[in-house]
Amino acid sequence: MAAVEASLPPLFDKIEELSSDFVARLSKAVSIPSVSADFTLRPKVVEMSKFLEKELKALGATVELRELGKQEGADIDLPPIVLARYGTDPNKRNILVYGHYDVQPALVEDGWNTDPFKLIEKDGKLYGRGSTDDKGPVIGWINAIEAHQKAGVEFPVNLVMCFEGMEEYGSDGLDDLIRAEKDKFFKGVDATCICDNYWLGTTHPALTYGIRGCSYYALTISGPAADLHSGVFGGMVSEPLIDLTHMLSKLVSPQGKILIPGVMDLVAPLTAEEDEIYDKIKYSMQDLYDATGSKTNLYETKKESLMARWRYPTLSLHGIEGAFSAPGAKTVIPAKVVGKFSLRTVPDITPRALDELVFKYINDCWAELGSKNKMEITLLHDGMWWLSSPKHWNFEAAKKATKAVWNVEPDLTREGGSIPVTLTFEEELKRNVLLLPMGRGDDGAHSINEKLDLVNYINGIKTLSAYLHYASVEPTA
Ligand SMILES: NCC(=O)N[C@@H](Cc1c[nH]cn1)C(=O)O
Ligand SMILES: [Zn+2]
Ligand SMILES: [Zn+2]
Repeated sequence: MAAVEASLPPLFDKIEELSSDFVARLSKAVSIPSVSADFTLRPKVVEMSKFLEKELKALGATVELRELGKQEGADIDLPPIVLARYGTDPNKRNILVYGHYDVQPALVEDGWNTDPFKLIEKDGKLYGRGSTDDKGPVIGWINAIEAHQKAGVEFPVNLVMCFEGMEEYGSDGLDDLIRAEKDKFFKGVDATCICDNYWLGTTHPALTYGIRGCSYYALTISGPAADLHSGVFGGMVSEPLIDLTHMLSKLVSPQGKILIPGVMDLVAPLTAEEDEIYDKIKYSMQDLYDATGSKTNLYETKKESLMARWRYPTLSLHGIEGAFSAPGAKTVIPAKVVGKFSLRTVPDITPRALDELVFKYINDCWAELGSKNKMEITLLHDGMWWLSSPKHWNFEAAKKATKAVWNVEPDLTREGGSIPVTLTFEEELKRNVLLLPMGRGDDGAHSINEKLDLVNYINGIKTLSAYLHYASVEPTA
């Protein structure tokens, strides 16, 4: 441990010294609009994988861009998975790190103050799509390699890297690749670290041992052969959008109660041990107000709010494809509309059991409505929840790293979002998985004006580096 503590100060100094280079590298990454959900931008997702390949190769890593074939149900190639390795010393631990290089869609018209694909540094914050989710962390691992080289500090582990380009669209192809490569590329992995979530609030670092799953559905309602004039046909035909809004209103109450019978019955009961953890977490209702820029909270207490985010399922309505959404007042009756909604899932909900409840309920509601329109419900993608224990050397290493950089003990948190691959890594590689967040709870991931605080980026690179050092020596017992 003493050797670790001696190697950190020069490394940290070097990271500070290189901070403008590291911002420049993130700026290049953000300038590539690698939006996985937008098929027209697929070449940019591929360009982003090549950018990572170039940066990694320049630092001496071996890199393979693994092609995955066609996207399920679409005539378009999936972006490759970047499989890279830095170091092959048999006497060192093999630490697997995962991140994603695709991003959520972003348009200036959505309300961004600046071009989402131009990294802007303002008031100590780095604004841009992907700054915190997840380009900052992915670039952070690359920066950690460079900092070691330039500081002349020996890299403490063999770094096994897996960066995907479809995380924001269901991680298509990744589970199969992990299964196929568990005894090849991933052979010998000792532990996994995923840097793709956030602190709970804005001041206190966290380590995460649980995430929710996500099952995402499309509800399509179609009727007339083409869009109609509402003055000519309104009142004479059944309108798909009226049917759809009626159906969507049956899914969830404005208070957030899921109205699909049976879903809450699948939720694991609260144990006395779990009941005690919430009050100790460093989070306040003010953190929620700040992160959402509002006081639109559904619950009045921190405990209820955290439980709603961590241990209960939620249902969100995301949007309606085909509905008139431009400015102005077009008097149209849309012919076909697709409502998108998802459920965040928790122990012990399984995707198939949930599908059964969702499909039955939607079909029952539709039958009750008695509409002459056509209805179809489909699952777009799903991913399982994951719940682990932080009592493992992997977490101990991250705790020490957090203490070394931020001078505090991290909170142990669960996460409301989803990273479907987490469970796959744990189950297939049979090794502990740790979530080590870089950004803060108010970063606006998936939202407008996404940012990563500069201090979180730079201290994040220090934390990832220090974690690798502690992980290299942490006793297994
Ligand atoms: N940082 C993780 C993240 O944002 N994950 C996404 C993944 C996703 C997309 N669709 C379903 N899951 C999330 O929304 O949680
Ligand atoms: Zn992410
Ligand atoms: Zn995301």
